[in-house]
Amino acid sequence: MNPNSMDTSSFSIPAMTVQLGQYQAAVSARLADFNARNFTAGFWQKQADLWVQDAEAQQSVRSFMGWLRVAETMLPHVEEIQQFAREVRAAGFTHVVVMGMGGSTMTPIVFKQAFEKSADGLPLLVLDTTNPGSVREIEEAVSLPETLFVVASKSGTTAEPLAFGDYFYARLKELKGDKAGENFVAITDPGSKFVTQATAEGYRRIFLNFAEVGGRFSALSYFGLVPAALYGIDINTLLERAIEMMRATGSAGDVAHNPGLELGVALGVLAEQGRDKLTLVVPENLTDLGLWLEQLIAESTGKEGKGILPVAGDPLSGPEVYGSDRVFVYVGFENQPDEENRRKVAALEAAGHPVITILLRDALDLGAEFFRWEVATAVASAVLRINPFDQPNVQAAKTATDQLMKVVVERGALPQTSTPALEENGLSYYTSVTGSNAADVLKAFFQQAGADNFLCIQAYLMETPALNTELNELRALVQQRLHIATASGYGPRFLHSTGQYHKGGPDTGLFLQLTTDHAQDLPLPGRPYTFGTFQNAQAAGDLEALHNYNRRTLRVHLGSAGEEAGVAQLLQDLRTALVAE
Ligand SMILES: O=P(O)(O)OC[C@H]1O[C@H](O)[C@H](O)[C@@H](O)[C@@H]1O
Repeated sequence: MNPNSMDTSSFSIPAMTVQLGQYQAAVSARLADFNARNFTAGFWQKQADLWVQDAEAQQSVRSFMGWLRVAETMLPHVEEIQQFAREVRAAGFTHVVVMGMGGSTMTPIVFKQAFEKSADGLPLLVLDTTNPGSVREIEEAVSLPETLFVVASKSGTTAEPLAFGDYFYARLKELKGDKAGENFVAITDPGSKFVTQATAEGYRRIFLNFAEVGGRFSALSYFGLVPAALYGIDINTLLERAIEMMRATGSAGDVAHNPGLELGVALGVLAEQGRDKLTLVVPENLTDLGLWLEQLIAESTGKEGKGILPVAGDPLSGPEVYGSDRVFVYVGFENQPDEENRRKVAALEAAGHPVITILLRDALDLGAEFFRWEVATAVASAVLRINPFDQPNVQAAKTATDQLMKVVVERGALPQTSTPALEENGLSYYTSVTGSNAADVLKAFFQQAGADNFLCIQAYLMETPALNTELNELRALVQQRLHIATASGYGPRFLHSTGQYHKGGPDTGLFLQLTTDHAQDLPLPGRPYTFGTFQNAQAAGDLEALHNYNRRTLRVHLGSAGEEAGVAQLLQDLRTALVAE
């Protein structure tokens, strides 16, 4: 047996192989230390001093550890959820739209891509952006009277899901009058204000989630399971696989090898040694797992100037373009060759980069993986000595956005932004660096990049395949020319995810924010503003928050250029700016 292969023989869980090369000794030593301190037993007993020492923080840690046994808690609820799914189908619904942010929608996004819809499942769409074009796209893709809208918000106070719910409720009201509520389902925490609203509006069903389960640890609760059952996924097996992983990580007593502990210690120690960019490599049908992992890892670990940056969707290249800030994690399927990715990962391993490989037997193993990664993230946070269960810096952007929205309500528009450093070809550049043309501004901005830095594209635009292709080209260009990691996210989705790391993690990011004028905006019923203004306020609020943390930013307002044409222009100027040496 390979000495680095973990002994998973007694548990039926996906195989994991860890090749750490020169880092193996340090990781093994830390693992021995954790085991000597009975970390696994303390973990299952919710011993908060494994993370933080302050009494108040310890109380908070304990109060967010309900996820440890949520798979077991949910098993008796499988029949209730499946019965609900049957009722929905019997009532003639043809589509399901899940609406929410961050942890409340990440899991359905993963499911939708990783599983083929089963014969008795309903097509699933997810709305997690305030972009007016995306909202309209969803509206046009479904027949409203035959669509079930699932409003998912743990706190019940998040601005976006409430706006989505209000928007579609008003549309249904026009069509069905007082019966509009039949098309709505809520998933939220008991006692949230949203429960009162959903009750008053006659929602078909309100699923009260279990308290003490934070958003990014809620995959195996109602938040993941209700959409999964509606889509026709076998949630019973999903939970059983998760429970098997629970046992492997010590839920039922001592284990020789705890796969969550071993993964978490490896990631934590690697991060301490500068390998803090967890670069995910996955086959096509698991790319959205990257979104889920981004939220879990970045929001849990990216604080107090520390953290692990999950890098999803970075173009996979040869060893020569990567610095010593990477650990590569390949998650794929046992029976899927995925040859190109695996060949490249093997080359990276041969070149001395640490590589972790996880092979799923089928998509139902995601149940097990969600749990493995939750444990590993909590463990890596213990290595880094931070509280994995809070997100203190997410609030900074929300507060700045709220202030801006107050101005919108009072004055009817967002306040004027500062003067651009440059305007060229319809694009406006807002940044502290200067240049006499766009290529010069871009050059000056990227000249700030150090070896362990990363580019983060924050696109407050409508996600389309064409735009995704352009943004990938942009990432590839930066990677090839500057040899730094690149991340990319659509706003406001990433605000509830990697946004925590951007402000709370190490100051290594170069932030490229892309905004637009929203030529085709959409009003929000009952509010004196549009979706487009809301999205722009979120961009402006986050930019302000990034500045308050002294982050290096470049905002490119695409203005009237149009989103794809504007980014194409930016790409062209960037090619000039980053000429090969
Ligand atoms: O489910 P909700 O309460 O609406 O929260 C949705 C998201 O909002 C916040 O921004 C948190 O940072 C996320 O962790 C959370 O998942």
